[in-house]
Amino acid sequence: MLHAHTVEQVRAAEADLLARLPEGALMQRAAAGLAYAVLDFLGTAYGRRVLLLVGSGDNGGDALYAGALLARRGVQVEAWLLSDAARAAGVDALRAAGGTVLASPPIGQRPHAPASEFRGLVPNRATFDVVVDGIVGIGGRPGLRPEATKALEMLAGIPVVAVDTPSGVDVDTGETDGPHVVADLTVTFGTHKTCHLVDPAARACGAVHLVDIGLDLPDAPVEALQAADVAALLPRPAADAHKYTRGVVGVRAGSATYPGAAVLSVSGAACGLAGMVRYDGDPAALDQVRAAHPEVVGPGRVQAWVVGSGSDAGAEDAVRRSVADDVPLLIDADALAFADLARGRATVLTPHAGELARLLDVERAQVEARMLEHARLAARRYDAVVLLKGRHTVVARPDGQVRVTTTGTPWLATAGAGDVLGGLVGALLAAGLDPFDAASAGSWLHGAAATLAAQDGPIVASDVAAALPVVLGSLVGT
Ligand SMILES: NC(=O)C1=CN([C@@H]2O[C@H](COP(=O)(O)OP(=O)(O)OC[C@H]3O[C@@H](n4cnc5c(N)ncnc54)[C@H](O)[C@@H]3O)[C@@H](O)[C@H]2O)[C@@H](O)CC1
Ligand SMILES: [K+]
Repeated sequence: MLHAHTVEQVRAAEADLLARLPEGALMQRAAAGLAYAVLDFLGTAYGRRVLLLVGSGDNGGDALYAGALLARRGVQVEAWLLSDAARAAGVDALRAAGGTVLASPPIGQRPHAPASEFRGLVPNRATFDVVVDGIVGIGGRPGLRPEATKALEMLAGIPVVAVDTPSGVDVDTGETDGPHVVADLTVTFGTHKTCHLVDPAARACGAVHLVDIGLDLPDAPVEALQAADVAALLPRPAADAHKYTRGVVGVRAGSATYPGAAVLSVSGAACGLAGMVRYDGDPAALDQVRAAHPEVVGPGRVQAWVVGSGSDAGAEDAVRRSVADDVPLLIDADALAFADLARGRATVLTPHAGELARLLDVERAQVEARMLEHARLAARRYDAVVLLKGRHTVVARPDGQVRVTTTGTPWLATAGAGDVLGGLVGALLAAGLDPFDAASAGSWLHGAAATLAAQDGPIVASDVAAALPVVLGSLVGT
């Protein structure tokens, strides 16, 4: 499991460790990890040129000490101090190692002047191989001051390695309300933070590299399943299993207008994780479902229902009939408008940002800007697990616990992919997983299958379903 802790949790763990370590030891651990990650990024030390952007706090301190280590390894290191209060001991260490401090351009006096006016004041900017963002870390308020914004504009196009977090993002929420760094690599310490997982901030991190500094941390409110976690959650048939003990998943989705939604939902449900799939949707789609999945049977008792896209009237009726069965429910697409009817049942809701906006009566842009807040709000309000689809899908439980999906590919943004996901999560519910595990594991598998399928080029939704057996095979063998 990958864990993302809050700033408050990190601070407490850090205080605990600081009390037991010699002064400066923790920062040296962070700086060493950062320096090695930068070296790795550069490929080689000799002939390379690195610019440190240094703020007033310990984040800048990490950058300066890492800069000193890099300078000792032969990298040409220059520091641009964005604050008069930059850590003096760090500056001394950098100088002692052969690094230099740039005379900072006088941006503070004319913060609104265009970056081009200052560009000539940073010597040979084009020859920097990497900019290290040590402006702010977990102590920063969201947004950047004009000096930092201008510095970044002047250095545009040069790869950026962020120290701990890309400066300017909101560390605990993953929001990006103001200007912020967009990094190619983020080197973080002790544990991940929310901004490394939750979009839009996660998009600004680039690749994320975690350096262990020995923090002793409590449970994290935000986490991300890894392959081994999903493997451990997957249902496996008992030696004496029969199809009913493995769980039966029922699908109520699709319509005469959208028979494909029925076929795709069933293709997710028929991933092999449940013992049987029943189709009880619009009869107009039945022939196509049967043609694609001859193993599918008609209405009857199930251990979980998937209620997805259909005509409006059909969706309400499908939710009502499914709720009456008192089994776990997955509610998607048109049926989300009737999510209220499922209160008191074990329920997973799978909206995209627009659908969640309608559920909460807010603007779609608000949901996209504050995914964590809105997924948690809906989970609490509907007393359901809410799976908010996105590049990094957010799965929230009513008590606020969150899992973020980091598998997937932009190719997954394709019509019908959500239908496959709904069926897959429904199969996991029928097999007995609780809604939070079913939703987060299903989302992980869906993303992994899409990534696998997209290795051969662009994909459509049915390719995702077709790739599921290979992904599942690689996990059940472990
Ligand atoms: N907490 C930990 O466990 C560890 C922290 N370390 C480093 O220490 C960092 C935290 O250091 P600090 O607490 O000193 O905080 P930061 O270095 O993140 O920044 C705080 C300073 O920046 C100023 N500031 C706040 N918002 C700003 C903004 N938007 N623009 C410009 N300046 C702003 C504040 O006045 C304050 O002086 C971590 O991110 C990490 O890099 C590491 O050295 C190792 C361990
Ligand atoms: K930073």
